[in-house]
Amino acid sequence: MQANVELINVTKRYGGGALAVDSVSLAIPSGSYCCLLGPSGCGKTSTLRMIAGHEEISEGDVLIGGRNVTGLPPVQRGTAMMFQSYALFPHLTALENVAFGLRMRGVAKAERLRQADRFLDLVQLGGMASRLPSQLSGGQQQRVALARALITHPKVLLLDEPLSALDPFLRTQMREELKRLQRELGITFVHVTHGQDEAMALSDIAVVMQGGRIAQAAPPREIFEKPATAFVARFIGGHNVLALPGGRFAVRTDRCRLLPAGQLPGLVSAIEYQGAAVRVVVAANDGQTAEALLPDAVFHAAPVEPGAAVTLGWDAADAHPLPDAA
Ligand SMILES: Nc1ncnc2c1ncn2[C@@H]1O[C@H](COP(=O)(O)OP(=O)(O)OP(=O)(O)O)[C@@H](O)[C@H]1O
Repeated sequence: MQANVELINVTKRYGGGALAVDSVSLAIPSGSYCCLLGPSGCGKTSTLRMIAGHEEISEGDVLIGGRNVTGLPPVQRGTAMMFQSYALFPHLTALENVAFGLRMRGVAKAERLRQADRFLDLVQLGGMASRLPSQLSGGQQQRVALARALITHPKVLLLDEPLSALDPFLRTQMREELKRLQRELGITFVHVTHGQDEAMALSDIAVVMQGGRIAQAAPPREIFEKPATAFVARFIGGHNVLALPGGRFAVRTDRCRLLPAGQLPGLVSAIEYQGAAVRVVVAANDGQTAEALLPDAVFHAAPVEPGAAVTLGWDAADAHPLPDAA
């Protein structure tokens, strides 16, 4: 079972009048993976909590599967939420923690445990049913929390920074796991993250938020290729935002080269070795800063040192025009 999620002019004003979410409209297709991303305080968590029903909506409507759920309590929305802190019960085993998801729904104990066993298998923790949370690693605790959310058969799973407490290696592993589960189960995932990489890797639709509004909502490749504003280009990274003759442009750093006759002359201010690529930062003579991400072989064929006079260049077709404001 899956459902689409629709936000129509959704606004959140907290006590004191602070506007956290400002008339946001968004359509998340059924069975898709949607990431909400943006800097701290941009309104991601408030938006997620309004979809879940954990936060009252000041104005506007939330529809799930075409049904207006704006005034409904969380359990009647067909959603489940997985939190940043896994909030497992320390005195219950992994199996009992997962089964707890069904206890609130009045399912008999034997049936709860039987289903919990199946969901522990689904998150690849079959052998750890009798362990307490303190006997599990952070990544394993998180899988238990995921199974506990999924056991209620939600149509929409809401995830609030589920990977932020993990180390980089586990994060990548768990990211793959989330994507696999979402594909297998076919339900709609809405996932809040600070991480551009995470959103790129996971989303069918990525929603970049800024100051309580949506700056851009699109498949990640479209956002990377055609950032709607300078804010989006800077936030997702990998772009130079430059004032050039003809206006403001975003130019991907991996499309920039050090050329004999490029567009932006200046001095190399920093060089950073990144393994497969080398990042060369140029302080342009006109006061702007820009960088080129050069494949390591390209850099090492003609290496430069900090302080060297260079010219940064790119194909005209790689300069993506941006609106002047924002
Ligand atoms: N309970 C609250 N009362 C008052 N203001 C709040 C409350 N919760 C959030 N805010 C404010 O609303 C704005 C949006 O907060 P929100 O938590 O939705 O942002 P966020 O993008 O999820 O941030 P973060 O990434 O730091 O979690 C912020 O300015 C925040 O200070």
